Amino acid sequence: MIPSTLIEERIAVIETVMGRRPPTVWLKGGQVFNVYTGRLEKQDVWFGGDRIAYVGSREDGKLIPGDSTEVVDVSGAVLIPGYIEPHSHPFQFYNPVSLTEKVLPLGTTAMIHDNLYFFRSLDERVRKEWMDRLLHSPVHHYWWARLDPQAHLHPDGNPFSLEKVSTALEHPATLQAGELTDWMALLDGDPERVAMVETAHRLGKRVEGHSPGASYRTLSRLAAAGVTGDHESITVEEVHNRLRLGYMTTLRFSSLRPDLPDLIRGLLKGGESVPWHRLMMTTDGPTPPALSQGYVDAMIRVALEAGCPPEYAYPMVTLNPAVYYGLDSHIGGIAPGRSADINILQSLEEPTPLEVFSRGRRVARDGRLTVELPQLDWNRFPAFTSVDWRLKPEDLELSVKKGEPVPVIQLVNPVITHLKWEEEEIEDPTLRDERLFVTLVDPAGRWATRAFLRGFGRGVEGLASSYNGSGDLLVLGQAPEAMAHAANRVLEAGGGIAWIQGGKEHFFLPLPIGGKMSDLPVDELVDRSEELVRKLKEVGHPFHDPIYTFMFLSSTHLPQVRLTCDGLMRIKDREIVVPSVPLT
Ligand SMILES: Nc1ncnc2[nH]cnc12
Repeated sequence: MIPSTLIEERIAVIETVMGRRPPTVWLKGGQVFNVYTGRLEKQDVWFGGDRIAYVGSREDGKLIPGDSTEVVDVSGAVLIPGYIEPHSHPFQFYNPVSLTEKVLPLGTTAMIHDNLYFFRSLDERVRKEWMDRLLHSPVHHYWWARLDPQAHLHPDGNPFSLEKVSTALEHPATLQAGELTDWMALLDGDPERVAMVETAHRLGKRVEGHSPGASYRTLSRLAAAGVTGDHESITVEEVHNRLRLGYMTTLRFSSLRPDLPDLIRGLLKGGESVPWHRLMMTTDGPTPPALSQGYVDAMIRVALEAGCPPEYAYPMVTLNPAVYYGLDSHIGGIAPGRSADINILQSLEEPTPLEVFSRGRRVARDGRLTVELPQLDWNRFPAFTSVDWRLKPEDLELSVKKGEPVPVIQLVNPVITHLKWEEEEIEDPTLRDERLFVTLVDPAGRWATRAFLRGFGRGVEGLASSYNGSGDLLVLGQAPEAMAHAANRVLEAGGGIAWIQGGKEHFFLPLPIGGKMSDLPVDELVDRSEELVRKLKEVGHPFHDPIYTFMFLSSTHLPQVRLTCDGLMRIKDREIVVPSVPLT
């Protein structure tokens, strides 16, 4: 059954264009950037409720403003469709609502989100209720349906059954399956995984890959297995491989991998013609510090500065994702019948909007929201732990036998690790200082997986984070006392990041929403996260995006070794090289 609100919305536009109802808004005197033709044209835009009723001259349209019509003089300004972020991870300390509050004034009016932790943690009824609620908010919130947990979970805590994933795929706000971090299961022909992909296709939805570094042959096999898009290219050749194989290809400008400008420059000077209409751009879950630069608006600026002509840059975040996801009759362009999502820009060179309209209403002006956004009751999100218990220092220390080598996770960059085996005793104090204990602990206190960590920083005494890929408690440091102190601080707070140094609290950020997300406004999170990064740099942390290191040390989609509930896992063959130990 079609919801009656949709019928009413459509009738409102019909009544407006037929002159039987006055337009609700008249954007007068601006230049419309037409994403369908690539041209800038002087045209007025009229809204009939939530939708665009007419684009053109008043005389041609025979539209008559009424007393209730809001007339907005946009002379000299450029009108662009609201931006679409096709690949959002809305849980990098922020949550989907706080992220919306930050990015809507920056012109993003539609987002396609990762459902990962919402699927893993939320009861199906609550998840559906929230998806329904957010779909009709001033930002169009769409979702992906993950097919695997991207972490090694106990089978009893793993909700990724065909039945549950199919239910997630069926929701009207779900636009794709993926991202497929466990793509090997698909290529192995696992019938459940194949059935999930086929369910997506049968429902007319897309399948997002996750294939960093994949060869032409692997990409080709994945396309044969049903994958339709991918956002992992880091070289121009990888972009071309994906395009040739029919993938919708997304260029990335994330805090972790800001590849976009090099990719654009490489595409422009490559000599081959660029099928721009098959490209999109994503910020791919920026950690909070990156949000001080902006969001999709900042990414467009980077593309323009790298030489991408505006007639290609803007469609990559408007029309192209809308067409790919089958939404172009609804969003992605300024044309009659589309949702009235419009950014008012000073010029095409300045993508951060002066004013934002969404669903026919002004929602932001001069970088500030002018409407209230729907909130979610975060008390309904399951707590980080439901058990009252505390860690002891000896729970965190790797017990080693004399003369036996010890396992060391060496960070190669913020997310890639190597496994090394080292002497238990280290004479060189500098080397000793840089080797930290690292332990993944069950939030219910049943097990711990212990190893050493190198490449994180020097002399960190005790740091604990409930923000990590498996949803356990990650604890690292040199001093088991301080590690237990930090871990217990996080357990007491019901989630967060705690750092104990010199016996004192050096940093603490509460993450009360499932141990991963905060309810603070994003601008405050930017400050707090910058403080964390600065303090890590002070102890010699060498990489640019340490927040992702917390996230990925227990995520099993990346090489070479990860902490899991069963023990330290070598990813290549899923071998447990050091088993977990029970906690008493
Ligand atoms: N695969 C992933 N999972 C969670 N957050 C991410 N940010 C970028 N890639 C991600």
